[in-house]
Amino acid sequence: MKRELRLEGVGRRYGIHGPWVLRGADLDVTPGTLIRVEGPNGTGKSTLLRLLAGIDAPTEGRITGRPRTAYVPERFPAALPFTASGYLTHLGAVHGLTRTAAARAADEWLERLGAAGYARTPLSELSKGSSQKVAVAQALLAEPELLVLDEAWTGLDAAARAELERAVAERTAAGAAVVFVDHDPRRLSGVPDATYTVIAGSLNRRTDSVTSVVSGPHVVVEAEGPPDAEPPAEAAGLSTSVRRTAPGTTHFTVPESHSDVLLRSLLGARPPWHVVRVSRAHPQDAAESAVDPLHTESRR
Ligand SMILES: Nc1ncnc2c1ncn2[C@@H]1O[C@H](COP(=O)(O)OP(=O)(O)OP(=O)(O)O)[C@@H](O)[C@H]1O
Repeated sequence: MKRELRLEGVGRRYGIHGPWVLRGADLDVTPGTLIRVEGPNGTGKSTLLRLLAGIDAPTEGRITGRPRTAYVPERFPAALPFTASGYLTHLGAVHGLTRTAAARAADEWLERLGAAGYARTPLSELSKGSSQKVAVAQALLAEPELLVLDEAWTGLDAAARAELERAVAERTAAGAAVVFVDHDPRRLSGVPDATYTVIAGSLNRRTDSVTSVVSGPHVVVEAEGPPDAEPPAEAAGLSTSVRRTAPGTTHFTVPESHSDVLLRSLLGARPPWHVVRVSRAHPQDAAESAVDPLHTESRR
């Protein structure tokens, strides 16, 4: 069973007389959800993420229901005495993979992130961007139930940034929770299930979710399945809206970053769905489908 991480009245301060950096934080991290955390610099976002990742403990309050967790820190300790693949294989084994499975997962992730050429390079000799790819790979290789990303896109090239967005979609589709901070407001725009702000040590949920549903590039995937079949659950879960347009024909509106994963889930369904067309969504399509409950079954 997947565990739900829960923060109750969590506070953190550094040193007995230090100021409270975070206070009274309540948060449920439900499996399968994507949560964005935002706020001005220095307000406690990284502090919250370290608590969520389990590498720091609250000064007050409770954290319960720890899932298998992986974390990409804001600053990755790159000067460890390993090659990239040696380090990832070692960490995979720490996460419970056999050495063979860990080595395979390490190679796969380095390949996906465009860093296969650096597999044998010592970590201390990697550029900042390549080192960040290793930081991302170490978090993804053991398929965590909770993935915590603190500015994980920073320093990555465009292809690796897109790959990380795909990996986030894969994790949530697989039922994992993902919590992220990113300075770019366009990052995964329109995708998060919830956005929280940390301002002056206080954690609050943003409620203007309709705006975020319709922002960011979306695509519409038209697919045909058996006439009476429900859309595959994973595909529906990835979509901001699911609309049946004719018997057997369904339009899935999905953030662009999630389209590959959606296509894979449709083609991999049993029986498989046939993808008829993929087109760019017009903003009004996303808006209409997101707010029209008569024609839409929307998760968000
Ligand atoms: N280990 C620590 N020891 C002492 N103070 C700390 C420590 N970590 C964070 N702080 C302080 O806590 C406050 C919040 O820092 P934190 O890094 O959590 O904020 P942030 O919102 O992530 O900032 P940024 O956007 O700049 O990364 C800051 O005043 C920071 O100096």
